[in-house]
Amino acid sequence: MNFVEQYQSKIFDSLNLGLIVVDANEKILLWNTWLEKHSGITSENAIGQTIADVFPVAPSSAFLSALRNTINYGLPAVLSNALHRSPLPLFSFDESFKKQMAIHQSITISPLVAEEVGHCCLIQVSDSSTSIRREKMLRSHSEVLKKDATTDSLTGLYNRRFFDEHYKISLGQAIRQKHPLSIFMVDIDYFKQYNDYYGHPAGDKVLMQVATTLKAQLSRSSDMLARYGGEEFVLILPNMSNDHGMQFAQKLISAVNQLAIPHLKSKADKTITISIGFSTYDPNQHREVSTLIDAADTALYKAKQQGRNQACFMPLDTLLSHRLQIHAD
Ligand SMILES: Nc1nc2c(ncn2[C@@H]2O[C@H](COP(=O)(O)OP(=O)(O)OP(=O)(O)O)[C@@H](O)[C@H]2O)c(=O)[nH]1
Repeated sequence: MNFVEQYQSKIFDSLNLGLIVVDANEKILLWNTWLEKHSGITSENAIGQTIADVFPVAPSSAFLSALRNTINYGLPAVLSNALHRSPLPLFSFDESFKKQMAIHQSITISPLVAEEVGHCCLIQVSDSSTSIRREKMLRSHSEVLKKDATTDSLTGLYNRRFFDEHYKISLGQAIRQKHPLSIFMVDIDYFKQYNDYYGHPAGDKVLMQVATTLKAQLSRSSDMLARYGGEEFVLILPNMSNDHGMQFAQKLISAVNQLAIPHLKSKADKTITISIGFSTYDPNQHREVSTLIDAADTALYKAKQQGRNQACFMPLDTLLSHRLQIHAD
């Protein structure tokens, strides 16, 4: 007897994976220790039974049809844990949950030709629970990191970095798909005075309330709102032409007015108010869009100068001709 013949059963039983051999009638010929441990069925009880009957709960139909394909056509099969989590009812004790948990499995089924018993199949079962758990943990960590990198921690809105990325994409889409795009710059009026009088924590609360209120005015999934800077917000609204822009800006202003947050140091009103500047890219009118944010910013400046608590529109080409004029001078 050579080494392998002498020690094969010890080798099978030391493997950290399940080994089953079944014959052409699906009768079990081999059932190693790993399977005894994770199924609770001894090798003595398993051998001679069919794979469909040996477990108290039947194996999945995907497993049985893969096994039958291997037996009938000699085709090897792999059941990936991404599609089939637990084809066989196997369990292991989970220390952290203090209970038996179903094992996630990766299964390979290979044809074997054994002289005495004809066509057989070797089924290898490995435990992929740990790698799935690790993968899940990594995925959730990376989601948290991604969220942190794109979100403003005070208001929960997108941050400036995300806005910059999203703005480029939205503008590209507007140009390619030939639809208008409006940008709104929103700024809380006399916010320095609010902070100085009511304190920084109260100022933070106002920023959160204004952020929530502005967000509630958006209705399309393509609309986006970000915190642009300290007390400044920016909105991108694809498909909004300048005719509707003023109406929308007024809606934002009155939503913030309705919050009725007292601001005794404001010269605009007795409550917290916002000023808005906006501009629109219209594919039928404009070929140059690089000044869209500047135009909205200039409109905001105008709204502030005209007394705050109001919205101003700056046509994109006005800013362009204004710029060209400056260069000509
Ligand atoms: N509480 C709080 N305040 C902030 C935050 N970020 C910026 N600010 C404050 O926002 C204020 C902005 O002041 P200004 O730029 O002078 O503008 P303003 O007082 O709103 O005046 P106008 O815009 O001209 O109406 C400053 O006092 C900043 O300290 C923040 O995260 N929390």
